Amino acid sequence: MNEIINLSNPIVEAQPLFGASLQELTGLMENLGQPPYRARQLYEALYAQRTPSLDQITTLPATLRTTLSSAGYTVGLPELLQTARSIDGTERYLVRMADGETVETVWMPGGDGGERGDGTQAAEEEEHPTHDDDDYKRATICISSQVGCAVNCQFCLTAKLGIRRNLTPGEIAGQVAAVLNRHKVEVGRDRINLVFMGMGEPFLNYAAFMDAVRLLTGPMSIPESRMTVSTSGILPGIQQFASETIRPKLAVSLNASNDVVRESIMPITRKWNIAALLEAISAVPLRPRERVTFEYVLLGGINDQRQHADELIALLKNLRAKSQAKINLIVWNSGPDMPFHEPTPQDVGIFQKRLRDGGIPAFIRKPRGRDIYAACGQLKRTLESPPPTPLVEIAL
Ligand SMILES: C[S@@+](CC[C@H](N)C(=O)[O-])C[C@H]1O[C@@H](n2cnc3c(N)ncnc32)[C@H](O)[C@@H]1O
Ligand code: SF4
Repeated sequence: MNEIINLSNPIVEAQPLFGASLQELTGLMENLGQPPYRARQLYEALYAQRTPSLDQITTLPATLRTTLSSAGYTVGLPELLQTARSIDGTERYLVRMADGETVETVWMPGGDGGERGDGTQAAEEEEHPTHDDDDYKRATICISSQVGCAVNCQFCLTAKLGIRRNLTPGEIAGQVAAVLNRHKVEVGRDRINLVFMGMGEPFLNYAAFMDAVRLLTGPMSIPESRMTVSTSGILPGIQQFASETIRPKLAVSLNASNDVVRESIMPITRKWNIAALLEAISAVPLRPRERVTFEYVLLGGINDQRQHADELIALLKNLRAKSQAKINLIVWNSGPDMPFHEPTPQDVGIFQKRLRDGGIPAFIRKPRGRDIYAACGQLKRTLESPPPTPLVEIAL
């Protein structure tokens, strides 16, 4: 049975500190006539300890905490308003920002039967089996980067919202902090993967997304090697990403083997076609053992036939970094009033085998949280509902 838990608290209008850089906090402390080490203490409390409220930051004197709160400052972590729990352990949260906008964030616990939260890890496990200590907790958090999305992919429920606004760095990294706090995760002891694959297009909110990555890898201590960002193929974003020294792994939503099919399901192809995309991707310098992931949502009868697999093999063989590319096949997760249908399991198997026989590593990504609409491309349903009140059930 799905379980709905209400986590609501009254909204407090305030100035969130979470998301501020050390430099910004130093400036704030200077304005308050405080020495710079107070900024460092606040920085540690916000990001390393993930302290949820100013009252609890006991490294700061009580008078300073009072001064900060009377000036309207709060820690300002996004609030987990509601959670829906799937039969597979996945949790989907409705997360409220300080201005009342909401996004969705997903927690996928791993470690059961080889599944590692996101399918990417499962795919890697299939290739390089590892046996971790049973006590070693691991999970993947799927993070949103925008409220809604402007890209308008025809198969994605998030697209139906349109774009409402970009998230700030604090709101992006804050989703992670709020979820880690909920699960009492100790970064360092527990293995946490992050995927920027929730609502929105991270590369259309590039600066905030990368600032969030810097908070997550820096004071929050989550290794960049455990992070993957997925883009629908925003060319200038990929080009900028190529020059980053600290960055997540790259996944690109290819979803079609030729421009005609891609344009029909991802209109953004008119702006940047597959050839331009592959060229930009091949210019991203890869680290040792790193591979670019191509995501490929299988839509029954549209892009899942043998000729599509053959076209894909040809495309990726021409990619300069071909030995460092892999494909994650994602069976389309259905949504209401959408003109698509799932591929048959037989077609999925044939498609994967054909890619593999053609020399392309291809993995079938296990869907997580489908029953609660938490799987890829399904994040939107609760946003359509009126603002949650205590114990409102999410329509499933
Ligand atoms: C929701 S998007 C977010 C990241 C980014 N905007 C992108 O498109 O890559 C993450 C992945 O979900 C896939 N996706 C979208 N809608 C889907 C659906 N209904 N079923 C399965 N996968 C879907 C996208 O193709 C993409 O690979
Ligand atoms: S698949 Fe990604 S880019 Fe396309 S509409 Fe959905 S969230 Fe936006």
